Amino acid sequence: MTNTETKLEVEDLSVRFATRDGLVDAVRGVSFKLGREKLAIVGESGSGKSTVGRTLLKLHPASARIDARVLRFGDTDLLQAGEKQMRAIRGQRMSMIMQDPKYSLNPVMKVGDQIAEALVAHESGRRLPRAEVRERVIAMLEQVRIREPQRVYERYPHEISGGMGQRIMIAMMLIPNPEVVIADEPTSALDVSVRAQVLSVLDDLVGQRDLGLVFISHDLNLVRHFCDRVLVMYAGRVVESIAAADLDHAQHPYTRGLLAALPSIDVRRPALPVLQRDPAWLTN
Ligand SMILES: Nc1ncnc2c1ncn2[C@@H]1O[C@H](COP(=O)(O)OP(=O)(O)OP(=O)(O)O)[C@@H](O)[C@H]1O
Repeated sequence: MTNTETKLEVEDLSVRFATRDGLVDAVRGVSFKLGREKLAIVGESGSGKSTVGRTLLKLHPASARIDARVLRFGDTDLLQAGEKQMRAIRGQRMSMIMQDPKYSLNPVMKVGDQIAEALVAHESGRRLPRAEVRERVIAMLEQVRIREPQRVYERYPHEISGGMGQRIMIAMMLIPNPEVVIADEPTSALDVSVRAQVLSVLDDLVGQRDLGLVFISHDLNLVRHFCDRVLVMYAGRVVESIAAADLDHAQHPYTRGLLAALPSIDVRRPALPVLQRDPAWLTN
């Protein structure tokens, strides 16, 4: 951990969903701490990554049963926190970036006005002159490296690209100065060059601010270059927790299998290997 201050502490977290067919164990005994760093949660579809992310914000459906020895955000015991307390945390001290920003933006409002509205709402009680609000919005667009911010201010969501939309969401999310950001597959919908821009904006934020990032992804190749530490999830469990730089020395066969399945331009391989799975991984 690059900073000793722990922003999030999760110990022995389990999440079960009550379904018509009985209880589904989505997350089993997950533990980790987050400081000022970029922590990746990787795993295949259904491994429980998003459920962990949503549980941290208590955005789980009513059918979910949450158990943990510790679920702490700063001084707040999230297990005990009620809805009112969570509303003061969500989108303020702890934010989430989703895969597709288009669904989070209002389609009939200019993007600049949407950021301005969020800014004014955050400064509730203080009247800000219009020119100052506009100036601050332009500065925020510049901070997330949007070129020609004056023009982008006037655009509607359907007139902007996915990468720009994602950076606009990041700008809005930064208004309250969050301590923790949970990004759930934030770049999966973007093409490779745009993805690099968004990652570099996120990277700067963690570098410049006192912020911890939980980066949820199915892409081990991406997170090993972008994140500091990686939690590998399989069937609801963390099977490996490892510094990204040490991934070449990963111990767990599932992690090694994921690494072996990564395409490489250096090695000619006739076919991608089939990932081996061992039922014993579910129990130890
Ligand atoms: N509301 C729900 N009700 C019942 N089961 C659920 C619910 N949400 C998730 N699950 C189950 O919990 C498990 C973990 O799901 P989750 O979405 O966290 O996985 P994931 O690793 O994020 O997958 P993906 O990459 O596809 O989003 C899956 O088996 C899923 O079917």
